[in-house]
Amino acid sequence: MEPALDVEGLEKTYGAVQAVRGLTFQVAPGEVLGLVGPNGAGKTSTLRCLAGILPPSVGRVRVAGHDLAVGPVDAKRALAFLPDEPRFFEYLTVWEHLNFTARLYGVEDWEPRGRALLEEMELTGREKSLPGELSRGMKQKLSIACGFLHQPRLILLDEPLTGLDPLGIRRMKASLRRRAEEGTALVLSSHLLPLVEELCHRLLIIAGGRAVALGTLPEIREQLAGGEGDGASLEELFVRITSAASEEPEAVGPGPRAP
Ligand SMILES: Nc1ncnc2c1ncn2[C@@H]1O[C@H](COP(=O)(O)OP(=O)(O)OP(=O)(O)O)[C@@H](O)[C@H]1O
Repeated sequence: MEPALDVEGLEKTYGAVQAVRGLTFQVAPGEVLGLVGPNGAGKTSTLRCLAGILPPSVGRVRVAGHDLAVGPVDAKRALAFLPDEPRFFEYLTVWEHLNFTARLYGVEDWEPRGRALLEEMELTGREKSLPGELSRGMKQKLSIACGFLHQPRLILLDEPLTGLDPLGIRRMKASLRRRAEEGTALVLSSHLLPLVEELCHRLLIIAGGRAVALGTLPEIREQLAGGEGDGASLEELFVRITSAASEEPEAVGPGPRAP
């Protein structure tokens, strides 16, 4: 099956700062990949390169078979990027944002889907609200509703639960799980390790821009030498792997390994 996301040798440098150093991984349709790493590890830079917002310095990104550098429009049509701090048009209402998104992505007959998404995101009744009248959590939900509208093959999420209340968190997890069950690939970056552990099929742990572990949680446990990882929670593994990586920046802990 063609991967929803295929990343090969991705690197991103900002002047003298090497934020992402040679990431190679794939995400299958219906798979949820968790992207975790300490502050400054390169997660947001990676997501922005995958979304086509930042050009990679080196490497190739293919979304649903479309090379982002060669066919950026087709690649971008197949994905949605949901940043942790979404930006909106100040003078467009909630409904107008959905309308605008539908036109941008050429979604025909978008209105029933738009209504269903507002219902799913508990925004029914806020159709005429302007972004300035929405709470932080509501803005997050509007961004997600807009992102889901064109039924992307790949959804990239940066801290998707920011600002959501406990019920909102539960509903959002169910929404993300449902998208994955329907065949959408998800890449989810978060510092909330219990969320990552609960939702993600595989994990990509990065430190200093490098992949230091890639696989399912049991596979990553196994990668830790001498069964050290036996029974360890993701939090324990995260601390061990990323501190080993920061102590030995050029010869990091377990090498990334696809299952
Ligand atoms: N626009 C930029 N110009 C210069 N350096 C940048 C820029 N954006 C990020 N960086 C640097 O790149 C590195 C990776 O940053 P990035 O934001 O990708 O990390 P992150 O893993 O998302 O961090 P956090 O968990 O704190 O959000 C950091 O050293 C950061 O200072």
